[in-house]
Order: sequence, then C-alpha cells, then structure tokens
Amino acid sequence: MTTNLRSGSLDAGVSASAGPRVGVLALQGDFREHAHVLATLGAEVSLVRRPEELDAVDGLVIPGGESSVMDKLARTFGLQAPLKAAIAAGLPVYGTCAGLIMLADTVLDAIAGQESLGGLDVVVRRNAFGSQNQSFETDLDIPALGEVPVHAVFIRGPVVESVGAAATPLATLADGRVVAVEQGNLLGTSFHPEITGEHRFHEYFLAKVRERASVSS
Ligand SMILES: NC(=O)CC[C@H](N)C(=O)O
Repeated sequence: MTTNLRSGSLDAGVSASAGPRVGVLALQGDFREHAHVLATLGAEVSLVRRPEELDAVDGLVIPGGESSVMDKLARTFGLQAPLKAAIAAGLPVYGTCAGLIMLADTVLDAIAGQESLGGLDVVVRRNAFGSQNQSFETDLDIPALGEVPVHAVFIRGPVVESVGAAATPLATLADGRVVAVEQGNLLGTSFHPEITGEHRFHEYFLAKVRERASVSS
C-alpha cells in the first residue's frame, strides 16, 4: 500500500484542519484507514510512534492489526508506559479489534508474555470467532449511535467475555455476546468501522475528544 503518511504528521491529500488533534497509534495495523476517516471528519490527525507524539494529541485511536506485535513494538519504542499513563490521566482512546485487546484489563488466549495497556474493565478473548477465513459481517443495533443499524466487519476479532462494573456494553451480537464497550473516555469495538464507510463510531469518539479538549484548554 502506498501512503503519504509519515510519523507525527499527515501530508496534504488527507488534509488536516483546525479540528481536535487526534493521534493514531501507527506501530502496526490499519492505522491509515483510521487516519483517513478521522481526517474526513475534520480532525487534525497525526501518527503516533514516539512518546512526544503522544503528548501532542487530545485523543488516540489504536487500530486493528495484531495485538501481540503491537504490544511488543509499544514496549520496544518506549511507548507502553506513556500510553498507560495517558489512559490513566483520561485521554480519550478508541480501540478497534487489536486496539480493543490493547485496552482490555484482561486478555484470554494471549500469546506467552503478551501484555495489554488496560483501562477497560473487561475480559476479552482473542480470535474468538476463529481464523481469518471465518471473518464475517453483520448488522448491529446500537441505540447510542441512532436507529440505523451499524454494519460491522469482524476479522479475527476478539469477543468481550465479561464486562466489569466500570464498563458498559454498547453492542451485542444476536446471541448476546458483547462486541462494543465504553468506559468514560475509552471506547472499544471488536469490529472495524474504519473499513466499511461507517463513521458514527469515529464521530462518537470525536465528541469525547472535543469535550475533553474544551475542558482542559
Ligand atoms: N483484525 C484484528 O485486529 C485482529 C486482532 C488479532 N487477532 C489480535 O489478536 O490482535
């Protein structure tokens, strides 16, 4: 895939404007797709690979990808501790798929030594729906996002096996399994709105970012 994105900034093409400053963790995974959606919605988007790039944003998206790799790279790049500190300090963070795994307090079926950042009071199970060729799409009723169902694509996604007292389920499959959760400034989905043209999750997240940016400015 060709791209104009570089660390810490977004080149013309997906133009930045005076919207809220939102970073996308760009260690691995589909960070370009998130950057594109966020820029389309008017955010001032930057890619985050270094602690100082994290300091410069009012919100962060952790993309889909491979959580065990993202975890390793976060530690290698010295980002794990700053990310944990930012989450604890109330930075709005939205994680999709691997990003949800990164935000979960407890991860089942992790690889040996895999760590999450935590923050979301949930237990998630990796690869809960099977392998890549068992990927599927479905429509979800998500009242918090309006009456029109959300088209959701699952690609080796995690399921939220239990939701602790601090977190709230936002979406469930027909069989009752939880696939989207919220906790204060944290948002996580098992699926990938960034690849379906569905912008309501990003809009919902940007509202949190704007609110926090206005309170802390
Ligand atoms: N699409 C995805 O982000 C897949 C997540 C991946 N299975 C993981 O464990 O991180």
